[in-house]
Amino acid sequence: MEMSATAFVTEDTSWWVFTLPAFFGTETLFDGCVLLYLSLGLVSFGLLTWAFSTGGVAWKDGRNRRGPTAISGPRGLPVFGSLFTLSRGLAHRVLASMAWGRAETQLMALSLGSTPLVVASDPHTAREILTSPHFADRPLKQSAKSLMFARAIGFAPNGTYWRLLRRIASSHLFSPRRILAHEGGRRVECTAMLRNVSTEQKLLGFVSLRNHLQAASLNNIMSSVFGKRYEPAHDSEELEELKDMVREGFELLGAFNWSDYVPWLSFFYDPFCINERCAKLVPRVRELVLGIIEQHRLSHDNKKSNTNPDHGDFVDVLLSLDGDEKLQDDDMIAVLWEMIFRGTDTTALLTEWVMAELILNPEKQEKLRGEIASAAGDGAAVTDAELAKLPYLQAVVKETLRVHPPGPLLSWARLSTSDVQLSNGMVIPAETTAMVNMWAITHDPHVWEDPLAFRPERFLTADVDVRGSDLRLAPFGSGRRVCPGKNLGLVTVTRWVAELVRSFEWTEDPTRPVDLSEVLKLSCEMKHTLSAVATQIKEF
Ligand code: HEM
Repeated sequence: MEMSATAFVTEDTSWWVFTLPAFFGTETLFDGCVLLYLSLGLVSFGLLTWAFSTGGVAWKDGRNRRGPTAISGPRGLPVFGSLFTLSRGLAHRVLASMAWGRAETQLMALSLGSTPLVVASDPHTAREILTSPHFADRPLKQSAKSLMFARAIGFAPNGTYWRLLRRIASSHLFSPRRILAHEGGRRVECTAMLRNVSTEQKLLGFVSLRNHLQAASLNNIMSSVFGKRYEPAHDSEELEELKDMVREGFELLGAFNWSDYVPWLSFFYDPFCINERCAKLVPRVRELVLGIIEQHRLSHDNKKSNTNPDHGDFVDVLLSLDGDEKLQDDDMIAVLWEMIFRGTDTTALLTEWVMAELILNPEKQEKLRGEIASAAGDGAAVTDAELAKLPYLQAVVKETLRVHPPGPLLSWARLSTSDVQLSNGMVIPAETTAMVNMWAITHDPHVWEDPLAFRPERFLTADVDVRGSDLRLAPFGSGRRVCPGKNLGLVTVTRWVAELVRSFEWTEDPTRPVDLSEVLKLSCEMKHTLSAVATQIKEF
């Protein structure tokens, strides 16, 4: 007589074994046992593969031994690899300790779920990766894809379309002539910020600098990109909508999305509701940006004569492109939206770090003030070109970029499109994600003497270019995908620091001490917003 599965279960306490057939959708116990053995076999095989894969499960099949020198790294956990190590806290610091502790600074192999990752923590390997034509792609996160960034400069795959965007960026959007043409606008914005700082100081007896920097930054970028500046008193509705969209986009792009690395997890675990939130944000972005594009189209039609194109905004530039360079509306939306994103947080948070260090180092603040005063004379306006020639001011900005690089892991990773042979004999296989730990490089005592000290003086004797040619300090990346906004970012931050220090003496507020703790989101920010006492010393 055939025994039913239920009868069997009552005589045996290992009931769970017999739930498997139902779970797997099989009919007979025999099938269930086969499935159980199969599953156990698979799990054992997985464990064995993991146990023998240095770098973890994504490096199985000798992926890390394709060159004469193998790439080694921590095994991490089965299935998840090193995901738990990197998903919380300050990933740049965790990775740096791992690389230093394991003597794997040249290159360390890790697994992020099924994604193979290499991390370079030394300038030589960093250069080889960033400047290799086979590393000109980026892995595309789900959130970036959903938020249309696949059509923007930062995530577009290396190819004709991306090269076109880079060409437009270098010859039109960020050309030196254009940056110069918009200097007046940046100065106006900076003076407005100084006034707001002064008003807040009078009202509260201290200043929370971040709000002012973020407002100036948003207005700066909005006037470069859209030719618009916002007055909180008049444009509060649109301004709030814009701020909210930028905030939401930052959160979505900065969130650690587990299913980027373990795709099947998306069916069970999506703590940030990434897909749902992206789907809600995209129509809002399209409506706002398309509205602005349409306004520009109308005013172009009404214009009788062409004004100097360098004085126009990014929308004007994109609309004026013709022939092969002409972009579709959706591509324009993606490019413009990305500029708002990249341009707003980086400049504000870098300035906040500079000011925090200057408040903690009053003698350096005084030295800087002296340099600016002697260059500017009494009350005279200083140009960007003059500021670029002030060695101590430049050194202060560079030292802050070294101690607090805004993108400690260079923001977004690179992806290899074919096997890449390094000079040390390692071969990075195609389809490997690569990160450069710039924070590890700028804090390595073998690269920088006394790396934890804030000492701008070190740049007075050594000529270090921060724009990508010296990999000991390349906070804007390097190679083909180097940051196209680096010059705009640098002139903006340099002016803000110069004017803030020239107009006020900044001292620590004893009730709100300066705290240099970090938080890593899309960029690495001060965890606690910077508050200080600003004593006005000059009219503006
Ligand atoms: C302090 C300011 C800034 C810092 C530290 C910074 C840093 C970076 C870094 C590290 C990268 C990746 C480079 C690489 O992979 O080699 C990058 C890319 C990029 N940045 Fe910046 N950035 C800053 C300001 C800006 C500004 C103001 C804009 C535009 C308004 C901008 C637009 C971009 C774009 C579009 C990319 C992608 C380039 C590509 O993939 O081809 N950045 N930035």
